[in-house]
Amino acid sequence: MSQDARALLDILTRQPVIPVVAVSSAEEGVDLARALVQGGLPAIEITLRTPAALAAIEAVCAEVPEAICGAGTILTAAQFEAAEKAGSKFIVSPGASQGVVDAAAAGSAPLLPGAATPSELMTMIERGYEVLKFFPAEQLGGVPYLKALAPVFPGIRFCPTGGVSTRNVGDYLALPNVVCVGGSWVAPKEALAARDFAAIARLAAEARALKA
Ligand SMILES: O=C(O)C(=O)C[C@H](O)[C@H](O)COP(=O)(O)O
Repeated sequence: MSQDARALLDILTRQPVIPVVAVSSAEEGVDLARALVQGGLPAIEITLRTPAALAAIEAVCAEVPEAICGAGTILTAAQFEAAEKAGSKFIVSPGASQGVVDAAAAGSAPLLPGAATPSELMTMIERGYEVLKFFPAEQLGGVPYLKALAPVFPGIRFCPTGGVSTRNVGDYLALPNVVCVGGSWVAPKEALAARDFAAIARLAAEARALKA
């Protein structure tokens, strides 16, 4: 199957910012998900960059039903399968390896893969994809780069991630080919370390208010 763009857009159009988080325990993931839901950002991406990630995804799916818990930093087919088994509602990859795209074709969780160059975009279009991650957004050329792609790839919509912050998020969200952004600023490491979930809920509410 090609990309289930409808299922993915149903998630990504709910909120202007998808929090991209790395958690140190399942419990931290649950507390964080509750804070983000409270702030109005139910869709969250728990990255497989920590050993606790899969347990956290499972725990969030079981204990925070209002959250729409996705998995991020998926680099291999095996990770895709493990993330799907843990209950991930969507799966994000920084790129688009053959293995991950094949795993998505065999699985059921919608995949948001990364693509940046015209050739990468054309490869994904051939595979039936229309919603793509753009990573690392700022380093690749940011807003001017996405503006330049728009007329040539009119059917493609992006979730720029990497270097997006309160400083530039408005510029990204103003682009017609941007569906939402990904970012870690709503769950800062310091706030997580201090277990300051009230601060995270406030940051989430500010991010939620970026789009009506
Ligand atoms: O692991 C991934 O799949 C990523 O997306 C890498 C980063 O976690 C995001 O790019 C967030 O980056 P910042 O908002 O700049 O901190």
